[in-house]
Amino acid sequence: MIRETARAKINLDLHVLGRRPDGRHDLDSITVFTALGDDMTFEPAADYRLQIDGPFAPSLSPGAENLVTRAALALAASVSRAPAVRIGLLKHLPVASGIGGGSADAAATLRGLQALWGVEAPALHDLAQGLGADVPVCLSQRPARMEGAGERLTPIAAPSLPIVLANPGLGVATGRVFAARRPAEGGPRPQATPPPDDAAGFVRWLQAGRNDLAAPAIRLAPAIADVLTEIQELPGCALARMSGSGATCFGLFPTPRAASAAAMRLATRHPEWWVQATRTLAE
Ligand SMILES: C[C@@](CO)(OP(=O)(O)O)[C@H](O)COP(=O)(O)OP(=O)(O)OC[C@H]1O[C@@H](n2ccc(N)nc2=O)[C@H](O)[C@@H]1O
Ligand SMILES: Nc1ncnc2c1ncn2[C@@H]1O[C@H](COP(=O)(O)OP(=O)(O)O)[C@@H](O)[C@H]1O
Repeated sequence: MIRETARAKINLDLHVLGRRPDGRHDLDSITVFTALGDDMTFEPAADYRLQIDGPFAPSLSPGAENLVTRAALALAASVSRAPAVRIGLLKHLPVASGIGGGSADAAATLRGLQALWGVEAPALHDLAQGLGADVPVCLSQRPARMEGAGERLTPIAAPSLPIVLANPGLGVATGRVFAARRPAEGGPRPQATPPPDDAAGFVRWLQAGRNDLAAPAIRLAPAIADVLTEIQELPGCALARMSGSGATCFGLFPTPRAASAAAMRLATRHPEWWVQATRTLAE
């Protein structure tokens, strides 16, 4: 049996440069992954089966539209095999929440099936891109600067950072958030130099940046503004920001202990929110 962790993707910043002729948007985003993710297993079987369990299983159907199934069928076709596999998905990450759970599951499926079948898909990066803008960066799950519509990736050195994730139980559709963005909400990143690799310097560098999708997401789901304010006010929080197109927001903390205490305080105040303390991975 092959096991994979489909890690949460965090956009530590997200600058929207503008809309392209194809309707998609050019981005410039520092993207990292957390220790926390969905757990996946891959075993040989007579035919294709996807079994979804875990806290967010009820938000998902195992049908043809599931990104795991789409990735499995696309990979099987590209290496001319029958998709004879039983896939287990333990869904820990909230769905449609800006932390790329579906994209991470799709990328983990590509990695898991390549390992199970002992194959290497030709043009894996293109196959990943066809499944979604965030799938290529989720293939390596390493810190990267993501440009274009997600297809241009430059690995970066990033420290491991204690982080708190919070979602008020809202799913916001990525396409709707991009559509709600006003032209003035965007532009190039302000920093002229690359990020320093020590934690304090890295966080200071991030503070100068933005998430250009936060304002349109808040217009669609005003509760996101409350989540950001509450995270910002937690003791030790160095930066509070929304990830991706929301609604999940994060706070960065100086130590794992400060992050755990902050998560506990937030979860006690809002038992209905999804709140997790974890860390971003340096590689
Ligand atoms: C915004 C980001 C930032 O990492 O994250 P999420 O909020 O989804 O986590 C991603 O670019 C999202 O990637 P992903 O979720 O794979 O998006 P896709 O399924 O490819 O696109 C969904 C819809 O969002 C819009 N879209 C997406 C990406 C992009 N660069 N420009 C866009 O305009 C398009 O309307 C598209 O139809
Ligand atoms: N395995 C999956 N996990 C999560 N979402 C999935 C999956 N398969 C399909 N989806 C769909 O993909 C969309 C994006 O989900 P997700 O990647 O979790 O969020 P986001 O793009 O906001 O980071 C959702 O509309 C969801 O219904």
